[in-house]
Amino acid sequence: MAIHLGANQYGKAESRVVRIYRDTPRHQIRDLNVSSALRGRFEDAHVTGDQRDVLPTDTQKNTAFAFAKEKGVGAIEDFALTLGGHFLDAAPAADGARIEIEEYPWQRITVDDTGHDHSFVRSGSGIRTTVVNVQGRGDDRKAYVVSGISDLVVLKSTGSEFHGFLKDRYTTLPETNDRILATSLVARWRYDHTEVDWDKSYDGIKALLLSEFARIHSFALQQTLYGMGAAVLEQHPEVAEIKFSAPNKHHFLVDLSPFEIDNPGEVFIAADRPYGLIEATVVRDDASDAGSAWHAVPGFC
Ligand SMILES: O=c1[nH]c(=O)c2[nH]c(=O)[nH]c2[nH]1
Repeated sequence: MAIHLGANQYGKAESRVVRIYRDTPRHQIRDLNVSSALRGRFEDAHVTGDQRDVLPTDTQKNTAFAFAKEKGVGAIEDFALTLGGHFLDAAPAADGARIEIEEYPWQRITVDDTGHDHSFVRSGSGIRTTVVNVQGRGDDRKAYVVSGISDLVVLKSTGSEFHGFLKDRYTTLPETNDRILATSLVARWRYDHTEVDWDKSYDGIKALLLSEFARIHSFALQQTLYGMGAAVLEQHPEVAEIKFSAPNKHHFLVDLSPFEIDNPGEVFIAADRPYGLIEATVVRDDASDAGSAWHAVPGFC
């Protein structure tokens, strides 16, 4: 029987790196979840058990913590690019490194109208993400950056319709011209290049996604997502394409008629499952080649 090793990668998943900057009494916090993975010529490690080419996952984890101290964190995209380049240099058998970082946002606690120096509260408006793929050596080195936001929970209490859809004998959904539209948005956008002011770009795209969600009168979540994506591509030339994964968090009007109570769009039951799952990519006609940018990014069509 002829068998061989197929696609493989290995690394340390979800190192929770918390970096406090305490050079002054006004501390700063960065709270990251860092995952690294190497891929390349690792047949021996699997087939014969010879580990001479394997930079241990434990070392990868240590490097993330050491770099957080020695180099600082900076924008998560820069931190990921630095780690990815380092791992490729440190492990000669690796052809590619994939670094994924999530950043959990903290805000200062307000005391007497002032942000406290060293007390923070987790803020609930989305988790910033990046997936960086670095590959090649020397002049052939290429880096692909896909950044995004997850857990961005948004809701419109009106301004959303859904009607005119295909019907067959199993269709029971009533048409509506006034419903709640809610989702926990995951968006990931691929940068065209790496000469980007990462923080400025992230802040701008996040603000735009929110304002477009509010502004667009929705005829379906599909149309809302497309409009949000088109706005990002129109206003952010550094972005080549953007992908969305959006659960349609259904809110059903509660029937209060058994109690002879009218319910004109005021009391809903929030269903947690099942949910519609709407996924879409909005892409420039002349977008650059995606290369390995989307390598092992699960859940995106
Ligand atoms: O925005 C929506 N898109 C759909 O495809 C769909 N399907 C459904 O039952 N409700 C909705 N809502």
